[in-house]
Amino acid sequence: MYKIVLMRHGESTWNLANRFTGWVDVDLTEKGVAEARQAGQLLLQAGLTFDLAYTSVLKRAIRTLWGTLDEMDLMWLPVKHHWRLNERHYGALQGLNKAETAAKYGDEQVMVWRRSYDTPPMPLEPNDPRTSYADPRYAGLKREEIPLTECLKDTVARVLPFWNDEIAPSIRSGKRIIISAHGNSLRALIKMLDGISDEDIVGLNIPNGQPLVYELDADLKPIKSYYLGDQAAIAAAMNAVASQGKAK
Ligand SMILES: O=C(O)[C@@H](CO)OP(=O)(O)O
Repeated sequence: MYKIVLMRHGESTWNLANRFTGWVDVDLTEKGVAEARQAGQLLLQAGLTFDLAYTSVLKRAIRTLWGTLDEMDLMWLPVKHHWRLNERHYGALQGLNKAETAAKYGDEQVMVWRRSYDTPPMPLEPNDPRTSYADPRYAGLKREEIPLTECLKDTVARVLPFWNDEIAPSIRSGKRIIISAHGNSLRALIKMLDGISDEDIVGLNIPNGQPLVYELDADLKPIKSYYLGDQAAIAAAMNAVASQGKAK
């Protein structure tokens, strides 16, 4: 049996401001930093430790990992950063307030943009200065690999190769791993791990900064999964994420 830990980053400045974030590289709030440390405490209490960590190339996930590993006295741990673990690209919605967008376009339309499996938000124009084309962290990518928008299906398509080629072989080799990533890149992974349908994935929301343990069998199929920590607070946090796209 293998045990892995998935964790969404702690609260970011744009989570607090309720803005669509995607590939914009915003930092954690003080609360987010505290959540990262609290996650480290929970992992210690659960008797978990790691040999290797994975994260995205976005600082909210990286700094969360730092806080958690620092709390566990594991700052020496090897860390692999990869753009394939980035948040889903939110296209032209990036930067907009979610409730204001719902007031303008309706709660249902925002729900489709946020959670439908295969309807992406409006893309950025290729000549928009907000694209990631000139960002040095993506210099090794082909232009067509750099998204202008993504639906969850697109995110699944770019997360899974990294799982199959990098993460799964590490787990099979016996490495105990933690993945610090994002709401929608983790929804992509969880959809694959738990075999969740395109319809049911709409209802899955991931709270900030809460370690999610997966126990996997020899074929890396989940035996069980559970959040560490206060279950009522976690359920409330998941509902709060679900409600972020409502006008009121
Ligand atoms: O804005 C985003 O990038 C994500 C995660 O914060 O939001 P949502 O939950 O609306 O997909």
